[in-house]
Amino acid sequence: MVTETTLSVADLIWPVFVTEVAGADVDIPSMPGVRRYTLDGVRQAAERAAELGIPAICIFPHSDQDHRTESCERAWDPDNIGNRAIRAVKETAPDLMVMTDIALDPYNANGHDGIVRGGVIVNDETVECLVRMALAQAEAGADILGPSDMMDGRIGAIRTALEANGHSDVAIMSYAAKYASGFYGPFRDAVGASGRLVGDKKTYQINPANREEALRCVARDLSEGADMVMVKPGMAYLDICREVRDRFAAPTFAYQVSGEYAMIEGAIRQGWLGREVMLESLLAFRRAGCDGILTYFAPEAAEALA
Ligand SMILES: NCc1[nH]cc(CCC(=O)O)c1CC(=O)O
Repeated sequence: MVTETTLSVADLIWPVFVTEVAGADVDIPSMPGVRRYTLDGVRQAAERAAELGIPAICIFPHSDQDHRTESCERAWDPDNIGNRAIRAVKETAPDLMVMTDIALDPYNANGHDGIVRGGVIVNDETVECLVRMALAQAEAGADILGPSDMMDGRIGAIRTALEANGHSDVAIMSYAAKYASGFYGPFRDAVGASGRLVGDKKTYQINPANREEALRCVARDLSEGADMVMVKPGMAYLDICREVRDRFAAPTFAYQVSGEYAMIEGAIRQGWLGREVMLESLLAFRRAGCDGILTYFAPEAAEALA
């Protein structure tokens, strides 16, 4: 009677890794219980998500070495592994929403989200690439595009291109408040970017010390046409979630990122914490004002909530 917030399967988005590399569909050691899938594996994951009532799956590609170049042209190839996975999910489970990641890192030789020239990220040229990438994903059938690159001006450019190309129904969930975080470490293992990243992402992701900057980024992305905004990472940034929700009253999501998953799942497997912390951690996002959560726990949480 006195419970103030609820958590339901309808609040969950499940991030999945898909590989085109033969033999790379294996468990990710730094994310116990999470694996990379082949295209067939992604189809099975989509079926499972649909059966469990999870509303959306988010595709993260692990591409072949040969498909990672300085100019990143594979990122907007209709037949890259990410776009093939989008089509595979839509064929298997048409009502399951597919979300994507827009950033050049899976196809970039140096692991960065943008084009690098002389050791510097070139913003506007990157935005042109991201627009091509977005259109290819929309063509493949994506329902929600997730620009995670943190370049300036990309939301407006992507929105304009979607409208101009007959994709006005495709939604944008902007990674608006994305921090330069150490909690992404296991993810970079999963997508094969760990050994590759030259330098860090601090020139385009937000300083963890900053709150006002995150709010400015959210305001900017909403004004450029983002339909939903995200705070990332999640648990160490619940203050930002609450503030974004209260200040903008826009659909607000949090990403419980790979490092958060690793901490919780690792401690559970060690016997240091009980399984109940999994749902407790997800409920905390709801209490902080989030409408939904991207979490690697999605299928397990869906089962626990059923
Ligand atoms: N732009 C790529 C991207 N999209 C989502 C994550 C992290 C997700 C996670 O840690 O679970 C990252 C990594 C990064 O910015 O380096």
